[in-house]
Amino acid sequence: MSDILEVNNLSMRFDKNNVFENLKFSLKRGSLTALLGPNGTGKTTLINILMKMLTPSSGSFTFADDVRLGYVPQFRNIDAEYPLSIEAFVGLNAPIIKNSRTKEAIKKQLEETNLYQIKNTRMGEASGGQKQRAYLAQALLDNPNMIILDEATASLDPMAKDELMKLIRHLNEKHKITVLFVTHDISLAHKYMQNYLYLNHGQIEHGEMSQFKEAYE
Ligand SMILES: Nc1ncnc2c1ncn2[C@@H]1O[C@H](COP(=O)(O)OP(=O)(O)OP(=O)(O)O)[C@@H](O)[C@H]1O
Repeated sequence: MSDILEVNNLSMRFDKNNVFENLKFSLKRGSLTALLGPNGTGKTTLINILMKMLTPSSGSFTFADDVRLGYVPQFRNIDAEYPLSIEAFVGLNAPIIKNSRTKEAIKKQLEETNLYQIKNTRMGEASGGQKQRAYLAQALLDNPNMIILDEATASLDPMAKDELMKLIRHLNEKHKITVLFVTHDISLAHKYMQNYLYLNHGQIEHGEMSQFKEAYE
C-alpha cells in the first residue's frame, strides 16, 4: 500500500465517556503531519492505540507491512542527580553488552541529533532540548521509518523547539521518515508540518497545514 497507516472507523470509549467515534484517515509515506486538537479530545488516546498500549472499543488500523515505528514521548523531569550519561541513556534499550555495530549505531544517532560532543554529560544536567533530543536518538536507534512524537516540544524554550523541529524536518527529508507530531503549538505546526489531523468533538479532519482554518486557532 502507498499509505503507511490506514485508520478505519476507530472508536474509543472509557466507560460512558465516548472519546472519539468512527475516525477514518490515512497517512502517506514520507508525510509530515501535526495531530492537533483542544485538551482532552483524545490525541494521546489515539497515539496509545496506534502504539498498541490501548485496545480500541471498535474499528481497526493497519500499518504497512514494512513499517518500523519509533515513539518519542515528552521528556520527563529527570532528577538532577540522574547518573546516566546522554550516551548511556540513548543506548538504554540496546543489549547491555554492546557489540561494535551497536556502538557504531549509537554514535551515528548521537551525531545525527547533535549530541555527540556532549555525550558524556549526565542526563540530569542536560538542558530540556538536549534531553528531548536524547529521547529522539533513543527512538532512532531502532532505525524507524515512522516516528510518533507526543508533545515533544511542549516544555522547551523557543530556540530548543526550533532546533528539534529542524532536526525532525531533516530526518524526514534525508531519511524519508514519516512523522506524526502531536502538538498544541499551531504556529510551530504551520512552520514545519505539511499536513494536519484535527481531533475535536470526537471527529477528525485531515488537510494541508496551509489550509488549517483560522477558526480553529
Ligand atoms: N485510562 C483512562 N481511563 C479513563 N478515561 C481516560 C483514560 N485516558 C484518557 N481518558 C479520558 O479520555 C479523554 C481524552 O484524553 P487524552 O489524554 O487522550 O486527550 P488529549 O487530547 O491527549 O489531551 P491533552 O491535549 O490535554 O494532552 C479525556 O476525557 C480523558 O479524561
